Amino acid sequence: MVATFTLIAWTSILCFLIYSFLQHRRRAKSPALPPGPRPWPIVGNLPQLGPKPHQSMAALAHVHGPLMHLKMGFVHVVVASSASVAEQFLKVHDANFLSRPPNAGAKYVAYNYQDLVFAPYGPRWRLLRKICALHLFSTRALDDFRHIRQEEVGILTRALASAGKTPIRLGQVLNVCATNAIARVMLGRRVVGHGCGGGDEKAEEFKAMVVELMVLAGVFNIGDFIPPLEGLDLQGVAAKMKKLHKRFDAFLSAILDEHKIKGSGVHVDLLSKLISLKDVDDGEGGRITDIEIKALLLNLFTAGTDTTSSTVEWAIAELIRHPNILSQAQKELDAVVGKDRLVTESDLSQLPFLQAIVKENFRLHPSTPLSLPRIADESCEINGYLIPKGSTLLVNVWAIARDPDRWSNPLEFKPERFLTGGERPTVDVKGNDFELIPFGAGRRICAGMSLGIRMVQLLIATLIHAFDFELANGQLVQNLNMEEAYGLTLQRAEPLMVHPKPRLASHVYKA
Ligand code: HEM
Repeated sequence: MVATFTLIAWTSILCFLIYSFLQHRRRAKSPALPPGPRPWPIVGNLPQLGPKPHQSMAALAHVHGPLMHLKMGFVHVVVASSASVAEQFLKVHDANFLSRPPNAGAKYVAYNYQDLVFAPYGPRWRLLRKICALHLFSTRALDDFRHIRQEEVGILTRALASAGKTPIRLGQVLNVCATNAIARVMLGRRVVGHGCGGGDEKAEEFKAMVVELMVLAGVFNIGDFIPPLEGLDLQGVAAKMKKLHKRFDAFLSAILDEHKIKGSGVHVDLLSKLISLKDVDDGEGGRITDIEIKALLLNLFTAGTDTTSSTVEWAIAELIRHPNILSQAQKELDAVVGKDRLVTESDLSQLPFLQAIVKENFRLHPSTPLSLPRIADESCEINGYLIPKGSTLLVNVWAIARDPDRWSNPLEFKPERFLTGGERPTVDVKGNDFELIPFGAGRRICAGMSLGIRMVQLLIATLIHAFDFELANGQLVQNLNMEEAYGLTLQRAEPLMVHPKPRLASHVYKA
């Protein structure tokens, strides 16, 4: 009896020793987490993010390196801050980072992940992405709707020319233009007025709703990172999101109902097409639902408007600060387009200096500085470090595009770096060159990139061709505030207020 007991005891001790040894060997062999700042208990590194997380993370990356680990509450977060690290995540390991992490915005605003931006990678995401690719963003669809974009830019130009002495809040009117250009393609009608002057409450309200969404989506919501605190909603983010969702849903439901009643034999706009697809099997056993339609409209109205308008607002501010560059661009435009008509999309390919300005502006002012987060589907190893399953990936596209190892004088606005003979003549913004990825990269790259590029190019070209700009209220150029504000999209801390001065033949500004 005693002998049996001794045998069992020794066997247990031996098993325990072997188990401990194997565990120790496994730990010794498994790679470490990437370096990063020491986290605080429970909240981790959340208090270190400050009011502009892309800037704080860039500063931390200077100390800890381009592949950095942060602990945000209970969540592992890895931050890519160099082109080569971004390439590892978005090209080499792209298949492992195709979904987005859980977050309050997706749950409360984006119809509980039933949209395109937050849908988990899988059949529903593929279906929504395919619909957009085919009906909105294919070269054919873009060409079919070219006249709509040009008409909306024409309406904007005439509104600016007739503004007289009223100072123009440029971001606002650009937002209206981008919103109506998208609305006409999606719904077959405009949804907001031209936005110049007072009294256009609907335009102001719509832009305010989109900006509020971007600000809320940019908040590092404690409940997303410390799930036991989710219900307490300490920052009030979830409550604000639910309220905002109600306003967006009322707007979208009214549009959907109106379209269903009106009906449409020929599916000239995207919404009619989507409604017609409700009865069609997607080939993988599913049909598109009313909620998915509203969620998709929400994505396109939000992801496609403020990104475009804030990008163009930054560009005009840069050109006001760099009059030599502005006048060189105007010379190019006058030579190609003349002074008797507005720019058209077919002119754009003949404007290399304008295109260089657009790239340089995307470099310094990417509209989503931390891109959109992704989640690691499985644990993996990158540059010898462990990236645990479930980690959130943030790609600091803002920091990457200012990396002094890749760009000379990175803080200077120098479009010529993209011209023949410059330091980066062949770099594009389409996810191929990882030092400049304002639209992200890989399979989950911005769905509206082709439209975004066309709109940004056309708007910048038209504005500087048709107008000279003076700062409003006698503000001096050297005092122009170029600070960034907080949000998922890169807003200006102070909106750009200008007086546009027409510079083309007067008939160009008449309807
Ligand atoms: C200046 C213009 C724009 C910029 C800089 C921009 C940037 C981005 C970025 C960085 C992402 C995340 C990509 C990633 O995860 O790697 C994204 C996603 C997305 N963008 Fe854009 N965007 C712009 C315009 C547009 C437009 C015009 C639309 C549509 C009308 C649009 C629709 C979307 C959608 C639907 C997604 C989610 C794609 C997915 O998850 O599969 N964007 N955008």
